Order: sequence, then C-alpha cells, then structure tokens
Amino acid sequence: MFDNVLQSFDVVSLLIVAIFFLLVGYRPPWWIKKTAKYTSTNVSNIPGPLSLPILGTRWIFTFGGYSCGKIHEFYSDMYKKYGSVMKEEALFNVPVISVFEKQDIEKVLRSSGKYPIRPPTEAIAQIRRQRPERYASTGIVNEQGQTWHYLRTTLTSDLTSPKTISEFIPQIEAIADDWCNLLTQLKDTKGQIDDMHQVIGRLGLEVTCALVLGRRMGFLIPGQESDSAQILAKAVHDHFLAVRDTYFGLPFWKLFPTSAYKQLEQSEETIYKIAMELIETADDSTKESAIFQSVLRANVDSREKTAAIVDFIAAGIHTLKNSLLFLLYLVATNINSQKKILDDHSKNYLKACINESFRLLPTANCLARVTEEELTLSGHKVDAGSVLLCHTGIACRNENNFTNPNNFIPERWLDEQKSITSSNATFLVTPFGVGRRICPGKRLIEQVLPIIVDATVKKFHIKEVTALELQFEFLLSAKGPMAMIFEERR
Ligand code: HEM
Repeated sequence: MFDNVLQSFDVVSLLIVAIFFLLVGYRPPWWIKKTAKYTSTNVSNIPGPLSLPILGTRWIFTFGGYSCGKIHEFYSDMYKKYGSVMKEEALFNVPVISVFEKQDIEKVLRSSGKYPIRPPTEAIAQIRRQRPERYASTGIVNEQGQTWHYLRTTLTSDLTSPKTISEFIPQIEAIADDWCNLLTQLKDTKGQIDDMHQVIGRLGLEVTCALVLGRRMGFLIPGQESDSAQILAKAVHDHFLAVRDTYFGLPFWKLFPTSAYKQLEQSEETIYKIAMELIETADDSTKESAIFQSVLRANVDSREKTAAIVDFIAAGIHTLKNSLLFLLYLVATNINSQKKILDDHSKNYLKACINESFRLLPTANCLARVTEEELTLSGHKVDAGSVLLCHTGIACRNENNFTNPNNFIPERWLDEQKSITSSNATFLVTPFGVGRRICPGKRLIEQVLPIIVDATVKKFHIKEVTALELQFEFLLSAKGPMAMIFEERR
C-alpha cells in the first residue's frame, strides 16, 4: 500500500513543482487571500473535500481511499455528504463544480451557446499537438469554438443523416444474425459464455467499423478473430483507462511522462496505425460507404480526415460495448421483460427497456461543460468559464425524479406513465449528451440496439450468471469478465 502511494506520489517531483511555482511567483489563494478571477466568494463557499495547494483535490484518487475505478462511488458519496453542489479543485486550485439536482443540470446544459465547450481531455490534446505531421488539430472530440464547429459540420453530416442510417439497417440486421450465430458457437453445453466483454467487444468493433468504413470486417466469424481486432479492442480499452488516469489522477504527466501518459501515447498510436491500415486497404465496399466517403470528400486538411476516423472508431466501440452489456444484463435479470419483448410486436416495450437501461446504467454517466455565462446553481453564483460536471447518472437514481429509481421498470416509459417519465427525463436521461455537442453516433446506435436485442431475445432465453459490479473506466463499465447463459428457444 505504502509502496503504491510512493510510486504515484513522487515526493521529489512534488517539491520541484512547489519550488518552481514559488520561484515564478505563484501563490495559492489560501496563502495570499487575494481572490483570483475564477474564485468568486460564492464558488469558494461551495463545500467539497480538502484541497491541497497547487495540486487541489486530485490526491483523493491516489491515496484518499477512492481508486480511479471507483470514481462513480466517490461522486455518489460526495452528493450524500455535501448535497446539491460540490467543489473539487484541479491543478493550480482551479475549481471543478459538480451538480446533482435536476434544475441545476438543466440550467447548465441549457445555457450553452453556439459553440458549447466540453472540457477537453488535456492529455490527448497534448499528445496530438506534439504530432503536427499527423494531427492538424486536437480533433472533433477535443476542439472548441469555430474549429470544433467547422469539423463537426463538415465531418459528421452524413453520420447523423437519417438517410445514411436507414441505408445501413440491412447491414445491422446481417450483423445481428452473425452475432446470434457467434453466441451459438461460443456457448458451452450449459449455454454459458464466460467472457461477455470479449464477445460484445467483437460486436462493437464490427458495428463501428461497418458504419465508419462501410465494410464487414469479419470480427464475428467464429474462430477467426483477427489479430488486429484483438489489438484494436485492447488499445481502445487501454485508451479509456489512460484517459481516466490522466484526467482524474495527480497531473504529473504535465511534467514528465507518467505510466498513464505513456499508455495513452501507445494506445493512440495503435488506434491510429490500425485506422490508417484500414483506410489504406479500403476495398470497393469501403469506397461506397457514405460515411467514409463524406469524410474523404470533406473540405478539411487530410490529417483531419484520418483523425476523424480514429475518433469515430474510438468513440463508438467502447460506448456501444458497455451500453449493450448493461442492456443484456438488465434484460437477463428481469426474465419477464424478455417475454414482454417477444409479445409486443409494436417494439415499444423493447424501446422502453433500452430507455430504462440508459436511465439506470448510462455508460456516459456525467456530462461536462465549461459555462459561457454566470449561473446561479442551488444558490451559489458560478462565474462564466467555470468547469461544471452534470451528474445525470446520479440524478437518474434520485427518487425526486423517478419513483423506485433503483429498479428496472420499463413500464414507466409506456402508456399513462410515459409523459411524466419523459418530461422528467429531459436533461437527465441523456445517454448521448445534449445540444450541439450531442453524440453524432446517436441515431445509429438507436437503430443498432433494438435490432441486436430483438434478434438475441428471439433466439435465446438469456440468464445472468455473474452479478454486475460497476467499474469507472472514464465511462461506466462492467467489471469483467461477465458470464451469461444463452439457452436456445424452441
Ligand atoms: C452507445 C453508444 C454511444 C454512446 C453512449 C455515446 C455517448 C456520447 C456522449 C455522452 C458524448 C458527449 C456528448 C455531450 O458532451 O453532450 C459523445 C460524443 C461523441 N461521440 Fe458518441 N456515443 C456512442 C457511440 C458513438 C459512435 C458509434 C460514434 C461514431 C461513429 C460516436 C462519436 C462521437 C463523437 C465524434 C463525439 C464528440 C462530438 C462533439 O464533441 O461534437 N459515438 N458520445
């Protein structure tokens, strides 16, 4: 334990940082009692955990009893301890404010202007800035302002177009068939598959690559998972873990390459190389892919095109895997829901299960923004330019917003309950985010999930084996490996 602490909290480095900042004249607010621009009296009154000079509160995830894998539990505990608004401090004691109540979350998300600012993952931005031969900007996920707007409008219009998505449906149906065949091949005599992460990961890869590159990669062919599929799946997983550790851990990566930073560089490199390989080996079907073509045609620097493909692949694979795993788990643990899905030809019950799964277990359980205007949040004035975390996942489990909030009740999305649930859900059940920075993959995923789950439930009676344990991997994920049983229906 002590070894771990020493490893991650290098005393010599800390002293160097402290001496450096004292020499260059930096004085923390608690020292000189001079209020910096970002700390209005009201922000300084927001309660939160102990903040260290310069380093802020990030020590908590290193030796404060919360590992990075349990960050979701940290925020839940902070809500119980401090109430509706809570303040952490990042490097140089810059406040990061968490809001948990519906009215505050709504106020923050509604207040975004033409170019909503989502705080960038700084470590990725740094890596990309150091590779100008490869990246012309930090990419659509991390850019802000006009650059972001230009990338967003030029690179994602086909990805979000209903026409593109409807043309993609036959491919999704074929993928769903292959997925069911793969389950049949992989299950043992009891119908059990031991590692659902791995199997659903293959599906995430196949769907995302089919969408972005327009061709079937064969990730679902039994016994033929290629090396690059495994390498890509691992790289995307490592990428999210390294983003989490550089984002929430002590920020020493800004001074020297920490192991998390090196892991991020390595995974970024791997994803980039595989994406390049896929692009370079584009066959005829790829050349016909609307999304691939729209990226290639876009009036942007060619480096932006590769970066967009990298970002689409990285953004799609893990989110889809986690969302589908949660959905199958909830349907497996609620056996009646499978019968109702089968009986309801309107598919409304299936859609209600998907909404309920996103309410209970959203893989993106928090939306981050930088406010563009001054806001009053639960009585605290927060300056424009403040970093805000909207904890939609926690608000979705608040009984003021949903009755029996911890239970899986798809019926709340149907019939007479529908309108009250939907109005409470606006700004809370936001699995793909909101506003102009909303996920451009939303429409596609909204088509993919019902097709896959419908095909799976029609073919199998699904049962859970392993109880779900949540793990924070920058996204909310299931701690693996998760076993499930798939009994063929007669
Ligand atoms: C279940 C699957 C998915 C989930 C839950 C998901 C969720 C999200 C969320 C919450 C955001 C942030 C939105 C905000 O800040 O308001 C986002 C952004 C983004 N997602 Fe997704 N996503 C999924 C799949 C995909 C797919 C398949 C793609 C691409 C093919 C994709 C590409 C992106 C991109 C490029 C952004 C950044 C958008 C911007 O900043 O303008 N996502 N996603």
